[in-house]
Amino acid sequence: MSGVPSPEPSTPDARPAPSHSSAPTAPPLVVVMGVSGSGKTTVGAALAQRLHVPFADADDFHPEANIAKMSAGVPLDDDDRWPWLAAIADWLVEHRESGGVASCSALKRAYRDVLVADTPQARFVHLHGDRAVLAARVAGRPGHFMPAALVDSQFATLEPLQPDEQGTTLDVDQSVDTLVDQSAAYLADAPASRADAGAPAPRTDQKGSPA
Ligand SMILES: Nc1ncnc2c1ncn2[C@@H]1O[C@H](COP(=O)(O)OP(=O)(O)O)[C@@H](O)[C@H]1O
Ligand SMILES: O=C(O)[C@H](O)[C@@H](O)[C@H](O)[C@H](O)COP(=O)(O)O
Repeated sequence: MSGVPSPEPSTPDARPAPSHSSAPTAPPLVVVMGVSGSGKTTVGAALAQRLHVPFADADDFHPEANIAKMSAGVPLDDDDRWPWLAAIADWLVEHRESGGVASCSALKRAYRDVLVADTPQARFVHLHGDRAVLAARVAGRPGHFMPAALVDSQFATLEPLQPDEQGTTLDVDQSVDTLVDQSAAYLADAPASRADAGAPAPRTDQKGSPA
């Protein structure tokens, strides 16, 4: 698909590459983001397994009222999302030493800023793809509360990663293994050192190279 970075070389093992400095390397803290159906849960869980870190799915942090609203075909609004985002931000804080992968739509810049306010070392992996591909995946996903009819509202809300955010964008129209490889390669490219924990991480472009 055009407009999406081409695949990066795969890595056989995504543990952070040895640092050239003497600073210890912190395990990665990652938010896998994207609209409904982009593969956040599938890729996020596989990435966490590859990195040997805990995984959290933001779906599990919704209060009942949010689930009921989405099940009824009504998109969430900001007020529905703020407490939910705060809970996921807390999870990231709790895992800043161990590392972790959280899958969360994180559709707007303001949501992402809340998510990583206290964990600036966190990086985003944006799973991005064609609306038709994602709607088909949501429609074909059994037993999930999210109706395919809400995919359009998710695209309408989505704000892509901005240049000053730490993250990369991947084309979802690839195998899960390839997406995990690409995510791991991105994370290994510029691992955060423990010294960065709790302090602003070096600014990077969206491919993770030092700015
Ligand atoms: N890279 C992929 N290729 C093909 N199917 C995928 C891929 N990633 C996810 N899927 C499938 O698409 C559906 C939506 O994936 P899911 O991980 O639930 O997305 P999200 O958590 O972003 O809503 C699931 O049925 C999943 O098995
Ligand atoms: O509206 C939002 O802020 C998000 O979309 C969020 O609510 C989440 O995406 C849903 O829980 C659907 O779950 P999936 O994204 O896993 O389809």
